[in-house]
Amino acid sequence: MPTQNPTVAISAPGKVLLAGGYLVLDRQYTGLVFGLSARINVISGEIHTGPGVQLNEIVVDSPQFQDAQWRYGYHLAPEDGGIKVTQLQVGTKLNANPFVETTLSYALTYINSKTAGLNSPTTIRPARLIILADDDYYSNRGEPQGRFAKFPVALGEAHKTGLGSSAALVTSLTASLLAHYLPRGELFDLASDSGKRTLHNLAQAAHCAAQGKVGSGFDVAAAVFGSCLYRRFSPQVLSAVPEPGAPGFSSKLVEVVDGAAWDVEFGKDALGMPAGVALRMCDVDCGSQTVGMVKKVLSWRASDEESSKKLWDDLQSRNVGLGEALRSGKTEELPERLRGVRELVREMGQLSDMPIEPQSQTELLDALSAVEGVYGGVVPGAGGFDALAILMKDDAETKQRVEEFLVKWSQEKDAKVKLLKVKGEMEGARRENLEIYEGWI
Ligand SMILES: Nc1ncnc2c1ncn2[C@@H]1O[C@H](COP(=O)(O)OP(=O)(O)O)[C@@H](O)[C@H]1O
Ligand SMILES: C[C@@](O)(CCOP(=O)(O)OP(=O)(O)O)CC(=O)O
Repeated sequence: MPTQNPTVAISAPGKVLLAGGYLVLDRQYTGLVFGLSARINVISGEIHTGPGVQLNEIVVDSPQFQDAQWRYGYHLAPEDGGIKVTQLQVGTKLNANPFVETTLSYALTYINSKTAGLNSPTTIRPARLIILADDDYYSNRGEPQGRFAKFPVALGEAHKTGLGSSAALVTSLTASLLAHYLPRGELFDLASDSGKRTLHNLAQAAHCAAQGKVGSGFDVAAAVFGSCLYRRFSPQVLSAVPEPGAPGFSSKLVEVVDGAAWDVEFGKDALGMPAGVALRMCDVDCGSQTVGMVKKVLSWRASDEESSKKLWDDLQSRNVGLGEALRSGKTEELPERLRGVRELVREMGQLSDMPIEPQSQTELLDALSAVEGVYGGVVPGAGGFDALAILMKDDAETKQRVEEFLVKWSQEKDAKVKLLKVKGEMEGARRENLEIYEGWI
């Protein structure tokens, strides 16, 4: 009798790159990466085959959204191609979720390969996976049902606030599958350093494959490790991984994930948040296309090596100074340090002709910085119109002042700005008790 695989739940935090946007793409520079209290949870449990569920089937539900079920068949591909999943048609339309699909192929291939010597590959039994995201990932108004909200839209219509849903999802999905199928602990233990490394490498590989590009990976680092001073891995680490199902995928994936070539640095102790200070996010509900911005900023950088190098170096030292002030609790330095970082970020925007800190965000940040109890803020990550990050006193009075200010601002400027519930948080991916999912699983 095969023993049952346990029902497990793992959550991973969202991210904000407080300082180091664009710089962190280059290993010579670092980024101040914070995890956020908004998490994406994935619960993995067994499912019994029978009418409606096939022998080799994985059913994935995201019950907060309309039409959000994806079903996959899986098989062992020939020539060491690993476990390949294929989406099954549900209803009339095939609604793809590339992040889920790629992560399933990556994680199941790794699991199958690691257990091949121990059990037969068919130990990958059918499963049902449930995705639950904290509501701050989306600007849409949801109907709360316990801890999570039900949204009146399909996932594709949800307005993202920019907290890094795909990285948190890929990370929690990977960890949940590892913990579900490798329950004995010796092959995967999320609480250990080596377990976190395995999770990071596997999630990073799957996330890059799903998004079709190798970014700096700070979002996956935040999802796994939480807040850290991040130095990226060399992108070549991932260059030779074939497509899932292609010959050699399985061995190459295991070699990459378990290999020593990852020269990434997480600097957990190099970053902190002073007691009494909260990192909060202010949603502006417009969103921006950062992909085009990254290309243009990098092409300006290449076209003017001399001035861009000076700017990158100066900004790096201001970013490090900001991180140092946070780590050592020098809150009195924060307003000036934040202003200093913003000044050079605006210069980067002017020189590359990209709206990294657009005028409307400049006005809002300046006005917010003048609210009592607010140290200041930045346009995080690639900038543009994503949610702003602000550092403020962590007390109810400051929160109320900021909220009142944003209501007034929204009326005066005919804008939709609001303080999100999320706060910066140090902890990365973790196991959760099933009780928090009451009513959803
Ligand atoms: N709650 C969810 N349920 C299922 N899939 C999700 C969920 N949230 C995000 N995703 C996946 O992640 C994708 C969004 O990723 P992306 O556009 O890179 O945004 P982000 O910047 O938030 O990571 C979605 O199209 C979907 O594939
Ligand atoms: C430019 C960048 O350094 C930072 C982008 O940070 P964002 O937080 O803006 O990212 P997205 O959520 O993917 O839009 C690119 C990178 O580091 O990969």
